[in-house]
Amino acid sequence: MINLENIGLIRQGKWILDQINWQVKAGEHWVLLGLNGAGKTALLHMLSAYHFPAQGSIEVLGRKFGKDPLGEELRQEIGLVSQTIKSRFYDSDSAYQIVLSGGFASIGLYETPTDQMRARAQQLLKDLGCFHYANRAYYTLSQGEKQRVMIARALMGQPKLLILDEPTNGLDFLATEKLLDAVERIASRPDAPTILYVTHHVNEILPLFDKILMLKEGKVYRSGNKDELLSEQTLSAFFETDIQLTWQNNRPQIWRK
Ligand SMILES: Nc1ncnc2c1ncn2[C@@H]1O[C@H](COP(=O)(O)OP(=O)(O)OP(=O)(O)O)[C@@H](O)[C@H]1O
Repeated sequence: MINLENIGLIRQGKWILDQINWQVKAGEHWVLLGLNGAGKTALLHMLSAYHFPAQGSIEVLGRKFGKDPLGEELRQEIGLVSQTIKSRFYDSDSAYQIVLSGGFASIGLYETPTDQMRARAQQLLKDLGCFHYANRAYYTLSQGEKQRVMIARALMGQPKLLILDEPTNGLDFLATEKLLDAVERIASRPDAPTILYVTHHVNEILPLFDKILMLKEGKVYRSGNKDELLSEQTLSAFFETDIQLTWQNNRPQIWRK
């Protein structure tokens, strides 16, 4: 699904991604873990062809950068939920209209939706727990409600890859948990996309995630199986502070010792 070999990305004379090697196979679900400024967003935006690497080779969903058509064609197959990529819709649109518009990635927002698209949008609103406010204007929704609408929208085009870039930013504890419930429901669907979940909160690593990419200062610190990487020793070295790790309902919790 994703194959990065020796990737480097330069911004303003600085390598913000350097020697990144990373392979993602279909059916895997990954967490990208890193502190502020680690390069997580830059990496995700590169996968969606918003950035082009200065070095290395990159292949996403069978498309080789520099060889195959990218841009909108690739983005149609990727559901990207990121606060830094502005979507094309109006705040006065209802949650339902915004989800529905996710089915028109290439041909414009206000084409006539098919009955099948309407049914899919409604089902997604139900799955994401947004159905009861489907007809409310987007701008009247809380941050947590908005995020779940954006995830439903990203799923409209039946993406093979769903990228969630710090989706719990600005959400309170309960809104975070509801969003995580929604992510679990998505992963359990028969047509579930591969999920890349970006966070700096270790306690958001749900049981469904089996792989972790640890990014630090633009480089891969470690990548591989969650069970191997989530240890006090590895996390302490990664965060450069003594970490205590406990597990609650198969979810990790960390504290500074
Ligand atoms: N256009 C740019 N010009 C210069 N530096 C940039 C640019 N874009 C990103 N950077 C720098 O690259 C580094 C990685 O940024 P990035 O946004 O990918 O980090 P992040 O891991 O997503 O961080 P956060 O968790 O804070 O969102 C940061 O030091 C950032 O300042």
